[in-house]
Amino acid sequence: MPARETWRALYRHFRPHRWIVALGALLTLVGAVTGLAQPLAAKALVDRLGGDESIVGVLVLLTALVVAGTAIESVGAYVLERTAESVVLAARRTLVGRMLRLRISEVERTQPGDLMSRVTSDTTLLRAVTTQSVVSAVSGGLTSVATIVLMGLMDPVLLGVTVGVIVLIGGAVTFVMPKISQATARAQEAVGAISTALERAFGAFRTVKASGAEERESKAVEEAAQEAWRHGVRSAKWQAVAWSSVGLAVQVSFLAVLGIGGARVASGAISVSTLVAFLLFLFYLIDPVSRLVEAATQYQVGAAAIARIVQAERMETEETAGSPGPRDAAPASVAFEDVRFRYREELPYVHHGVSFEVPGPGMTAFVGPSGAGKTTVFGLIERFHEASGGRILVDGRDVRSWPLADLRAQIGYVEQDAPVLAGTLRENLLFGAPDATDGEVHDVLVRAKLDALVERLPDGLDSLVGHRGSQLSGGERQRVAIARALLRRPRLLLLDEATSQLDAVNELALRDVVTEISRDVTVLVVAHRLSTVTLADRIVVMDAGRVRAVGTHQELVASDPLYGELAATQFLASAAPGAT
Ligand SMILES: Nc1ncnc2c1ncn2[C@@H]1O[C@H](COP(=O)(O)OP(=O)(O)OP(=O)(O)O)[C@@H](O)[C@H]1O
Repeated sequence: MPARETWRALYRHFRPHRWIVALGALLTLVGAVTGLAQPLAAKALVDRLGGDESIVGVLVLLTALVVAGTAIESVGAYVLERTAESVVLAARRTLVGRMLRLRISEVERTQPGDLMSRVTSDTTLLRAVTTQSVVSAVSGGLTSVATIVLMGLMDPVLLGVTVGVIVLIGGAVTFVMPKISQATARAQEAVGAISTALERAFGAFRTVKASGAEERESKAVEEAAQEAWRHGVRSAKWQAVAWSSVGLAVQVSFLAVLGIGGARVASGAISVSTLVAFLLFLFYLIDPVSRLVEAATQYQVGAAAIARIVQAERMETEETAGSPGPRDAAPASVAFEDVRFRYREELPYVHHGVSFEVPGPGMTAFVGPSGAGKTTVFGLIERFHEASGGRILVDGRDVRSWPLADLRAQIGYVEQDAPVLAGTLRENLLFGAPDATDGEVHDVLVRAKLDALVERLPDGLDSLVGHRGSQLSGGERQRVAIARALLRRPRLLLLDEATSQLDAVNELALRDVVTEISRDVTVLVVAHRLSTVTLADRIVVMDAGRVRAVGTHQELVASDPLYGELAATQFLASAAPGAT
């Protein structure tokens, strides 16, 4: 990222806190000044020791100074640290606010683990750069200037020598600075890789174990950790170089001033006392220059982090969801008009002009070989992706002209792998309809045949279901996903049937639920079961991104050879009696 942009991005995070940082700096400064007053008070104390005057007053004053100085300094430190935490919080808030609104296509291009580390780890690196380093830069800068002015008043020639040495060594340090930033950026990337590797392993934990892949997966995590260590150490090395240059600059200046100053004393240009005072000032300079270097190194670390944060901030988001408006109660209608779509520019088309019409209500089944583009139809209706050609209509209105929140409020969507989220059963059910009443929850539990499960669980609806619902069976997860979709009281239900076989009781239950729903809701189902297609009012046969036939089971068996073949071979045999 160009330096100007880095600067601007960092300033954006600092700006809201500028006054409080100034207050923190002021308190730190006042604390330091009270510190300086102490030697004076101590001197007054010593002066009075020999006399008759009471020393109580001075002692009290001294104690008060010590207490006040410490208190003010610690309040200053607290204010700065608190502000630092607030900077991190604000950065996290902005990022998190955007993360969940990212376009699906953007997220598919990245690694979730890396995105997570930008929110958690990179934001923490903003802590110092937006607070302490600003204070260090300002106070270091001011004190340096003041000291340099005083040195100039003492002897401009010696000042010239000092500045010459400092500029020479300072020049070398500016060469080192970008290396700190580069190494930090690499280290942060590696931290992202650790999260990515862990996320991959935990996301398929059972498969990792069943495949005996623990060693290999932990090796991947370890390699990323090693990489983070390597670059962290490299950053530390360059920081150490920058730091030691301060000492070096002062030492070399000292020697140069000693040599040249000595010659000037000998020639009578300056007095010995001037040389001594000048050397003392030179040592005073160590502290402010150190602070300047500290600020610069913190800036480099912050620059690396801000670049990664800005990248995440620039990812494309969907339009702000907002709350959906009032909606129709009638079942929705859906139509595709010559829809063309590919997931990414570089990938081949998945839909080559898909057209079909579904009036509501009723059940429409989508069938076709694996990869024909059936699930993609659902993704396009939900506007998870945008079609590159043609039109998709819901209620006769182009999905692009629907406010996104309104469009999605009409739809209940059950994904193929029926995701259940960590948390309680109740949280999962209310996920899409947080305001549903207990009565409504009970109603869908009965409809999805989950009431017996809830009764069996020790904590009923408040039982925890584990990461991704791992404590539920596959069939239970599917029914939880259906119940969740139903609670939204959708006008359009998209059901991506699981390819795995349900047992006879479950399948029958599911079939009844879907048939009942389709009486007054438009149900689209990607069907893998004969029992589903035979019940459908309409079947859309898809093949290689096109619709090849539409009809009922009887019609298609007679007219479409591909359908006939699918019915005979690919549909999972129905376990439900009387389904054919
Ligand atoms: N997110 C994605 N990014 C890139 N390509 C994808 C993505 N999702 C699906 N595809 C590709 O698009 C094609 C159609 O996928 P889709 O999931 O729509 O098929 P399907 O007909 O539902 O298959 P199945 O019956 O196996 O579920 C496939 O070739 C698949 O590899």
